[in-house]
Amino acid sequence: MERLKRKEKCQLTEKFLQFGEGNFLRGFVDWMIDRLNKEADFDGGVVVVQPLAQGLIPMINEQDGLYTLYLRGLQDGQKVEETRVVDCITRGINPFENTDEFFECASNPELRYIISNTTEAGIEYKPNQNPDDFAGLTFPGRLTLFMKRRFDNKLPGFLLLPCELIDKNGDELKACVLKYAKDFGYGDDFIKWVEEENYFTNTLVDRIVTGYPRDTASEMEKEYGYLDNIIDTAEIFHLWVIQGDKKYAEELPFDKIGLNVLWTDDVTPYKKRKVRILNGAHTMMVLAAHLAGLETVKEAMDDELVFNFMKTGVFDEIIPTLDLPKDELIQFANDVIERFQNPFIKHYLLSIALNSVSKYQVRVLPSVLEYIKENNKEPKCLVFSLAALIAFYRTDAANDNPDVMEFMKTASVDDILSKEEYWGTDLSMLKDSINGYLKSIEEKGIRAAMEEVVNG
Ligand SMILES: NC(=O)c1ccc[n+]([C@@H]2O[C@H](COP(=O)([O-])OP(=O)(O)OC[C@H]3O[C@@H](n4cnc5c(N)ncnc54)[C@H](O)[C@@H]3O)[C@@H](O)[C@H]2O)c1
Ligand SMILES: O=P(O)(O)OC[C@@H](O)[C@@H](O)[C@H](O)[C@H](O)CO
Repeated sequence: MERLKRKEKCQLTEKFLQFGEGNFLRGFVDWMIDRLNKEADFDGGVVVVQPLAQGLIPMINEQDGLYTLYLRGLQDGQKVEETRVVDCITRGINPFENTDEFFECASNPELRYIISNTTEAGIEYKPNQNPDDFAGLTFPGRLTLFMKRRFDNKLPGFLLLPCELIDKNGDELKACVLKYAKDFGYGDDFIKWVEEENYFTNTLVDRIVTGYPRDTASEMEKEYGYLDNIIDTAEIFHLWVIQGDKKYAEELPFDKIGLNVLWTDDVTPYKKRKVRILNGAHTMMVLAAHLAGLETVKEAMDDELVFNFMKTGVFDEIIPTLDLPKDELIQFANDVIERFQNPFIKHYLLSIALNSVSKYQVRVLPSVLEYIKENNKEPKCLVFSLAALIAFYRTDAANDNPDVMEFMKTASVDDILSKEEYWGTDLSMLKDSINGYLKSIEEKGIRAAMEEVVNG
């Protein structure tokens, strides 16, 4: 079989610069751009820039930017699937090796949109960065250099659509760029240009992207009749909420071709709902589910005990802490459960478990703290999930920053709970419950311990 390759040179106009070549952007934004090109003649090519020294750019270029995206799920009880070769990526750049090629993109007058997804860790300001040390810069540091090149070229600014799952991602990215502009001594005119000629949106993305289908890839290649190293898989559901002036919606008419892209004045409630309920449910469930011997989210949904544990957490402990209309929250949670039950996708618990310490802080802990404040008692399933997290980090399955793994594996419960750097606050008040749950997990096993929490 031959590798997936273009038959003819790509003619698309490069309008997008995308920082990040990961599964998510390829299964979400690039799919939308591909549809916009094919269904609305948008003529938008995407130049993909690798944010870390190691990544998928060699594989992307080997396939001339092409890859297969396989979407599947249930709609009104029926299986719906879509397979397409996404062909909006014109080229990939590894800017650590081809720095000039990266900066030359700033001279392209057609370039208009900057997309990014560099994980929650990517939008970062670090003082004392050296603009001459490209490899040592953070993503916003490199973006500042790129924007300076654009400014020097006297070309128009950009519409920026960051997709990182942090609060106010656009505002944060802009704040980093402005700080770097100052640190690098780029002057007031440049700062004014960043402020006035560029538009940073805050956005919220939602789609379960399960990435490369390692179990079925070779079968799929046989069916497609070509080799593809970067097949991507995802659910059908998708939602992109963008906070920004609606005039930009007209420029990017995603909604006109039936895509679920919503422009709003305030993305905050959508974000809170999604992070607390969907990501919160994932993070509270996956560690205990893994300890209980399960492998995928679907298996967890089919396991009565784990399912009830997650459901109690969501409906009795997370939703009551959210100040959004209750009927909408319940509807959203029910939809999330249906998405988790998608029989066609294999979402591995261990891939969700990556970096669980920081995820717990952002996705679960706010619900725990608000629940305690409002009810003067602990939300038992969410607190149990922290005990399960500690038990999980004592196993070899944990995958996190090496310092975090070392600490979590060896520190006492007291030291873990008082580690404000991890939790943003001292959690020593949970000591008795966590010690009790850990003892119960150790002596009776995870299932019996969970059973007591759910039914006790
Ligand atoms: N997969 C999903 O279902 C999904 C859905 C919504 C949001 N997300 C978010 O998207 C992010 C990426 O997910 P993915 O599935 O594409 O993962 P991935 O591992 O396929 O891609 C990660 C990307 O982030 C970059 N990156 C990692 N650490 C970085 C750092 N410190 N600085 C700059 N760039 C960095 C990598 O170079 C790569 O481009 C996750 O953080 C996740 O929160 C994922
Ligand atoms: O992608 P992560 O690792 O940040 O989080 C794991 C999942 O919770 C996440 O990918 C969800 O599936 C996604 O956020 C749904 O939109």
